[in-house]
Amino acid sequence: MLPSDPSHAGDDQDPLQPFDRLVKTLVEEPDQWALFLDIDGTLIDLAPSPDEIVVPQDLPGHLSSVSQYLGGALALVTGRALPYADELFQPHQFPIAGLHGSERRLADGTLDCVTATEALEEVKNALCVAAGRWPGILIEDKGAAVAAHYRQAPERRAELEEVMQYYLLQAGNDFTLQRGKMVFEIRPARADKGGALEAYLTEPPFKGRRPIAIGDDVTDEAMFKVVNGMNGRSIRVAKNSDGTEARSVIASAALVRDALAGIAEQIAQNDLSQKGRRT
Ligand SMILES: O=P(O)(O)OC[C@H]1O[C@H](O[C@H]2O[C@H](CO)[C@@H](O)[C@H](O)[C@H]2O)[C@H](O)[C@@H](O)[C@@H]1O
Repeated sequence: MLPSDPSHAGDDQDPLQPFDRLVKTLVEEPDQWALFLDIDGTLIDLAPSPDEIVVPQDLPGHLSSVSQYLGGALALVTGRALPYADELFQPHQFPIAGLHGSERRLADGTLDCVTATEALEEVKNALCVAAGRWPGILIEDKGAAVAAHYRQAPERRAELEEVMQYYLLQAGNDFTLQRGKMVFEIRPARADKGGALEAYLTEPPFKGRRPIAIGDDVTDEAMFKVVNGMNGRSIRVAKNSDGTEARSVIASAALVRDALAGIAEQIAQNDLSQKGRRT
């Protein structure tokens, strides 16, 4: 058991910590589970700005091993736009729900995407001009969505929220305001992460499996609600279980990566021993 894995809040019936339980479950029952992973703050450590994140070298390969072991039943569910998320894990490609569930690539490669509306393009332009007057506010163009980050100017939070509420009205009824870690986003309202997870579970290879969702932010709560209602496992990356529907917590993105590495290692060992038995 890792000493830095501090809590199993809400998971009282199971004596194992979430880290150990996750590894054991996926290694022993790969046909029964589907894994849904958020990216920022869950797989990758948070950074001062969206483009400063660092993808640990081993992570794409570990995700790929785990995905193959689960028969492809691993999807990334992120607030990032799909092409950006794809680039992070090259050369591997996974089913991805982007823009908080508004767009999806299915396991068979089928795309269900949204395009930016004219009204949203006008909003993006206006926000970029306005941001020129707000030192520290960073506008992220995500295609069919736009984010305004205040990590470098936390004192502007309230003012920025008001401005984003205003621009949400300009964008129109098809959009909603998504709150996140030091960010407000105007994104398509057509689905959330919970809806994306539900949709995957109606399709192969996810269909018939129980979901495990891991995330770190408000937007991931929609996944946790769905997962809890399906006898799945919800895990929030956090120091404690305050303000989350997740049934357990894991302390850091580094521990999530450790769990994936641990699973990948056991898969590799099993492969070797099976090969050894065959020869
Ligand atoms: O659903 P996720 O995969 O967690 O994506 C949520 C948002 O993540 C990014 O913003 C967050 O991470 C940045 C890099 O660490 C950080 O600087 C920012 O403060 C965070 O809010 C991304 O830029 C957004 O587009 C995603 O929606």
